[in-house]
Amino acid sequence: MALTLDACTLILKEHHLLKSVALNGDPTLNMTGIAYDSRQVTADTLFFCKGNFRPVYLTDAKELGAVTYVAEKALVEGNGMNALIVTNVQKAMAVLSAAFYDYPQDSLFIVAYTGTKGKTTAAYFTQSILQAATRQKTALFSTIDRVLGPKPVDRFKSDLTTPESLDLFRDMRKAVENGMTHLVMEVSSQAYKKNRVYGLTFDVGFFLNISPDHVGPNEHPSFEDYLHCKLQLLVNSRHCVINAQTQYFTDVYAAATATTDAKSIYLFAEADYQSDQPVTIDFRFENLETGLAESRFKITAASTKAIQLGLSGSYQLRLIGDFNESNATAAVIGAGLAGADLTRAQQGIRDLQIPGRMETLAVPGHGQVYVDYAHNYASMKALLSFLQKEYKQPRLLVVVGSPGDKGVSRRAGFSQVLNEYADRAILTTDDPGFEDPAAIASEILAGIDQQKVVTTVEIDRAAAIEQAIVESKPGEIVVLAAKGADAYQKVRGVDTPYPTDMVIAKQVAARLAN
Ligand SMILES: CC(=O)N[C@H]1[C@@H](OP(=O)(O)OP(=O)(O)OC[C@H]2O[C@@H](n3ccc(=O)[nH]c3=O)[C@H](O)[C@@H]2O)O[C@H](CO)[C@@H](O)[C@@H]1O[C@H](C)C(=O)N[C@@H](C)C(=O)N[C@H](CCC(=O)O)C(=O)O
Ligand SMILES: Nc1ncnc2c1ncn2[C@@H]1O[C@H](COP(=O)(O)OP(=O)(O)OP(=O)(O)O)[C@@H](O)[C@H]1O
Repeated sequence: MALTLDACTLILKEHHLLKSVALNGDPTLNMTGIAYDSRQVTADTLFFCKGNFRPVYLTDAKELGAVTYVAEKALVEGNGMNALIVTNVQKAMAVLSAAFYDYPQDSLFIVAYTGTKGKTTAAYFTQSILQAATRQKTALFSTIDRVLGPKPVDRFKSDLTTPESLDLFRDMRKAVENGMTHLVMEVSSQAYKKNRVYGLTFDVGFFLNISPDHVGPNEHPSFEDYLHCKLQLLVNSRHCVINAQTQYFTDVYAAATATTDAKSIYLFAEADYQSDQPVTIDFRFENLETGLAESRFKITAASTKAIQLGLSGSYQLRLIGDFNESNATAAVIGAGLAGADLTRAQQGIRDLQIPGRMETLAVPGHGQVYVDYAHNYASMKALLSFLQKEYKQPRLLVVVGSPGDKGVSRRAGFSQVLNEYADRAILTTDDPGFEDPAAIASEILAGIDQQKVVTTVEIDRAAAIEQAIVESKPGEIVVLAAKGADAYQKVRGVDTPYPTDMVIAKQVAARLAN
């Protein structure tokens, strides 16, 4: 992989991003490296100065062999290098990375998900179906992990839901080199805010839902900005699939129709949902039966274009939860548009389990434990209302904490949802970052009606889990919420190892059994 300065100049001009060029050497020299982090620089590298960049990083990059830098203003530390001064460095990084890695997206059928909740679940379901349909040639870029091929070395933990553009195109190229033909990925609102997917057109783009979240100093300035960023996925997709029950449906549908013909837009909803908009629902889904270990539901194609995909039928899931039937319906449609048939779809979702989503453990003599990644009002409501319904109003004990440095609105959301559904809450630590976890817990506590929800604070998460399980009685439900399968606590910029909620729950269960 390589790129010349001449090529960079041309591409940046084409995209109207170039402000000025300072030349220091041969413009036809091939740059064989590309990086936005000085610690990754090798000889003849094209280097991007982005984000909370410190000029000393450019000095480091130059020493290590960077020959050209891209920035929004000229930097004296770059004297002696080629300089490409651009109007937007994130956009420049996206278009130049795509070119450097020779447009790997052209060799992949890409299914992309956005939504406040359900992206990871739907992406996992879709990849599972497509792996069978494509003979193991489907890559996955998810919040949990990135899968670029069949070997263990091609699977690793993700740091971001949607990677920086440079990493995205690099990993797409690796996936193509590994023989992948399809890619399922999550697209966060930050990805659009920070131009990580700038210039990409997706084959299928999904809008699952939207609820208040991700508004704060390090994320979106307002809900409107959050919604706007999410809508961009539909504007940039060849086929759009929309949950007709999403909030802001009118805006969402308008974003899809802005660039996509109605015949390439698919809507799905529950069987009895009546839209107040003049639209046709293409797919309907309906629960048939829910047990503690699995659920059965039915998908029915309800329009001519939907019938053509041949996906109507009954499906089983081990990942219970009515919200997961919605996620699975989305995945079946996505996989169908990518070429999968009914049998592959049924098989692909049936046995799938996803780390930290609806993991369950029976503790003899005590309650049933659920570990789930629900970490805002909407997802906790979906989870707790489902458990209340299925277990017929059990006593609900919830262990939960809220992160520091981001998602501040989640704290009030937790107070509200606990007031609405829980009988007992133990507030604890969850990725406090640079904040004091006790102060975060106090904020949640302040909004709780303690006449209704008996609430205590235990900052040590393992101790909080132990308390809840020991206290629970048979027939009661213990929910260990918001951390999923995270094996760390983010504390003051350091990922501090943490055994995971389920490991701790199992340890407690083992102690209680002895
Ligand atoms: C707001 C945002 O998008 N931040 C991301 C961004 O930060 P940044 O560009 O300011 O980078 P930085 O780490 O402050 O450093 C500045 C630059 O100096 C470079 N550097 C740094 C040190 C050094 O020695 N040399 C050097 O060159 C860095 O590589 C970087 O390019 O680029 C970094 C990678 O280069 C990301 O880690 C970081 O994500 C932060 C940590 C983050 O948590 N972002 C969250 C909000 C996020 O994006 N979340 C969404 C999911 C949420 C949603 O659904 O919306 C996601 O997609 O994951
Ligand atoms: N369709 C849905 N509607 C409401 N809540 C959901 C839905 N799907 C999943 N959830 C809840 O949200 C949690 C997170 O689900 P998932 O990881 O699939 O979503 P995500 O969009 O990837 O989330 P995040 O952006 O926070 O990583 C689940 O553990 C579950 O409690």
